[in-house]
Amino acid sequence: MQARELFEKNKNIIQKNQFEELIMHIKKISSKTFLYDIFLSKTEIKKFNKYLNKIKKDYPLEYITKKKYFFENDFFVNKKVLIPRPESELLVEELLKYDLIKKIIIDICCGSGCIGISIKLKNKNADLFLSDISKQCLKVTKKNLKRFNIEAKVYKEDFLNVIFKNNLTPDFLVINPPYIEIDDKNIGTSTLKHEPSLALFADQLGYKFYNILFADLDRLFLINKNLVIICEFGFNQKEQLELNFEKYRVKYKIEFNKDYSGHWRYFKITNKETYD
Ligand SMILES: C[S@@+](CC[C@H](N)C(=O)[O-])C[C@H]1O[C@@H](n2cnc3c(N)ncnc32)[C@H](O)[C@@H]1O
Repeated sequence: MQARELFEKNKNIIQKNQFEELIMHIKKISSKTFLYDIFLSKTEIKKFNKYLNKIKKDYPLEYITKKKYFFENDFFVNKKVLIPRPESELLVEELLKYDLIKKIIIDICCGSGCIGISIKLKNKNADLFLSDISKQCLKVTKKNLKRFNIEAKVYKEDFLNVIFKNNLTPDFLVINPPYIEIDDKNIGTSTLKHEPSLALFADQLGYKFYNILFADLDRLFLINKNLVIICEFGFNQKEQLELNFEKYRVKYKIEFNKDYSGHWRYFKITNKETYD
């Protein structure tokens, strides 16, 4: 059957771009040119129908095609890692504003490694460390390091322990931690059903990792008084974060930034002494 015919048959179930991605995946091709003229064998149509059934059950296309485009590159993903989100590209952009030559960058809660690796791809002279608590995630991180021929040290550690336990001396911390409240009702069905909950949810109404980070600021800035911390958060968390940060304002500066949709999305913490 021709791809065109297959699309006509299923166009009420699958979006055009999803269909194209699936066909490219099945046929192992990387271009959409003449895609609708391609013929699919019986086995390929069977495969297509199997994937279509998954998509009907909200299974993310990215876990089928095993890739997600993030900051100029296709990253390998599987169901053990969060599918990188476009808003996290802002963390990369923010870090790229700095001179990173010979600087130590730690991507904490690295998941697929998309943030740290994207930074290193633009700054081959920076020293990259990646850390996550999930062994399964780190397998994906390592696969991406290999894919992009990037050198980095990888650790399996609980959040900031990667620094304290291994005596690391970071210049930059970039963090996209889990930050969704455990019984949040607004989370999308596909995410809830299929993405790893370890990557999504955090205790203390979603603020657990920010609370730990704030409480450890003295320890972190003692290691490097010029440290820059860049961290993603949920679009509705700014107000509470400001309250939680209140007592640290004496010594440290926090700047909040929006994403391209106009939602508050990430903050930057620096030492007041160094930058004021
Ligand atoms: C929101 S995802 C971010 C993944 C990736 N950085 C990205 O932006 O696509 C959060 C990640 O934190 C990891 N994680 C959860 N709890 C952790 C902990 N206590 N210490 C370190 N990493 C943790 C999860 O395994 C997951 O990969």
